[in-house]
Amino acid sequence: MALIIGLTGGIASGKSTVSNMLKEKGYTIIDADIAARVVVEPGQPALQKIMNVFGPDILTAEGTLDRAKLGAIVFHDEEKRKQLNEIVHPAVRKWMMDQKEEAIAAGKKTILFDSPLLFESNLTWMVDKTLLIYVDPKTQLHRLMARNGFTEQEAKARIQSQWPIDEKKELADDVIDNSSTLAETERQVNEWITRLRLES
Ligand SMILES: CC(C)(COP(=O)(O)OP(=O)(O)OC[C@H]1O[C@@H](n2cnc3c(N)ncnc32)[C@H](O)[C@@H]1O)[C@@H](O)C(=O)NCCC(=O)NCCS
Ligand SMILES: Nc1ncnc2c1ncn2[C@@H]1O[C@H](COP(=O)(O)OP(=O)(O)OP(=O)(O)O)[C@@H](O)[C@H]1O
Repeated sequence: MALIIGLTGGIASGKSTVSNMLKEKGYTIIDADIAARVVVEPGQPALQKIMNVFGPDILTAEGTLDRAKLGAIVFHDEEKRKQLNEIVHPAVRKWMMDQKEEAIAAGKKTILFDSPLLFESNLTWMVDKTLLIYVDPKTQLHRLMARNGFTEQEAKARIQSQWPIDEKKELADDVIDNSSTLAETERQVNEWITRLRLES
């Protein structure tokens, strides 16, 4: 029996950073952000549905989704974000479940879903346990602005489109605090692996 763990957090809290540490140790990560890109590739039904709602201008000249343009709309408009989620999320869930079945068939013992919206989207039924990658809100804002080159207003719009990370902290089974150095985070990751006796 494989153990399925939901790895979640807030935007720029360090989910990819911790996922990469776990990947290097041989664990299997299934990434919802990657799923959300695959399911809107040209020719996919979700892309056509996005065009129907947001208009043909939401595509680039090459016919791919203009992510910057769509982001500028949906992170400032809750209704539009809900419409986008309703199109993309079912396809994301299916892609992740298919990947999970493949990993189980390959004999993997621990499978992590890296999913920023695990709590918001009520997806905890898909996992046996949850791990929250926490960052204090001030550091989160600074890291998001630095990584994406966002203004404070743009970064706050994205952070506010998710549940507050302090609320998620209360809901998670385990928490890794990524507010400090990468070395300190790796120490907590190792401790967590040992405590749960995770096999890859
Ligand atoms: C709006 C889009 C085009 C912006 O693309 P962009 O390349 O700028 O961002 P990217 O996809 O890499 O997401 C970065 C982070 O933003 C946050 N985020 C993305 N979508 C959402 C959303 N619908 N609600 C809240 N936060 C979100 C997550 O923390 C994610 O890790 C894209 O995020 C998207 O299609 N979102 C809808 C699908 C979705 O919910 N993805 C999240 C995982 S299922
Ligand atoms: N402990 C740390 N110290 C310094 N910088 C860090 C640390 N952890 C992460 N970062 C940086 O913070 C930014 C956000 O981290 P990361 O991309 O891992 O977050 P994420 O939760 O995966 O983000 P998203 O929700 O957008 O997918 C990145 O630029 C990363 O290099």
